[in-house]
Amino acid sequence: MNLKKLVGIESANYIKDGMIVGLGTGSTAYYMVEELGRRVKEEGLSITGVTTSKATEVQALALDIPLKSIDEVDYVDLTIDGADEISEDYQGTKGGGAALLFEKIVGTYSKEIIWIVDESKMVKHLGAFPLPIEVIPYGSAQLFKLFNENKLNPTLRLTDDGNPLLTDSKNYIIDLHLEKIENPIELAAWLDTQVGVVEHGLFLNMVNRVIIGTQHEGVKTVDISR
Ligand SMILES: O=C(CO)[C@H](O)[C@H](O)COP(=O)(O)O
Repeated sequence: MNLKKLVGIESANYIKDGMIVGLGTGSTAYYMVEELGRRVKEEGLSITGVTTSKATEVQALALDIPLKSIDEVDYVDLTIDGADEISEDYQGTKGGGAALLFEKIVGTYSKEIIWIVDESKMVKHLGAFPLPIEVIPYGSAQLFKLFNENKLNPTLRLTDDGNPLLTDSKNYIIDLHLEKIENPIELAAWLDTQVGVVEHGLFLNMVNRVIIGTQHEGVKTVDISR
């Protein structure tokens, strides 16, 4: 069973007529966008999408999903997105697909956020998956040194041809290999104050509902009260 497809399709049921919907990025969100496109075409569902990356924009346009930018709407009703890790207290990391900046902006202006994941993403502590930091290229070597001095095990994310990967905003991604993040709130606060850091992949106290695809129990949905 394709668990990403399962939760992608399930999550599209939460999208109702008239909504402004944040469309996440990645291989799980891909299935949600596909299903949304099907509902727009076959059921006449009327929604406006706000995409979180160029890749999702291209997919949504091909499906004739009407789109607006985050600056053309007052707010977003619901954002559905993937995640790289979700801890037991429902804090998350995102940005494996390098779209963390737009994902965090769209999520911040959303009334509700749903994360869709397969069960492998549910972890005890965050940190086994490298934590992406989006940084401005100018001064990024200095930031890299700073992360090294703070024993944060940085690597610069590269493309297949060995060049620094550029995000949709033409920034670099430095991944921190931390194994275990002891205090996500403290780390996020420190990262927030480092000059040249545009955004980091810690998505704290943001998600309202998690839809998990499991091999043995099908879809599990958890509502998080905030
Ligand atoms: O944050 C993201 C992209 O920046 C993705 O949502 C995250 O990496 C999960 O991706 P996938 O569904 O492909 O496993």
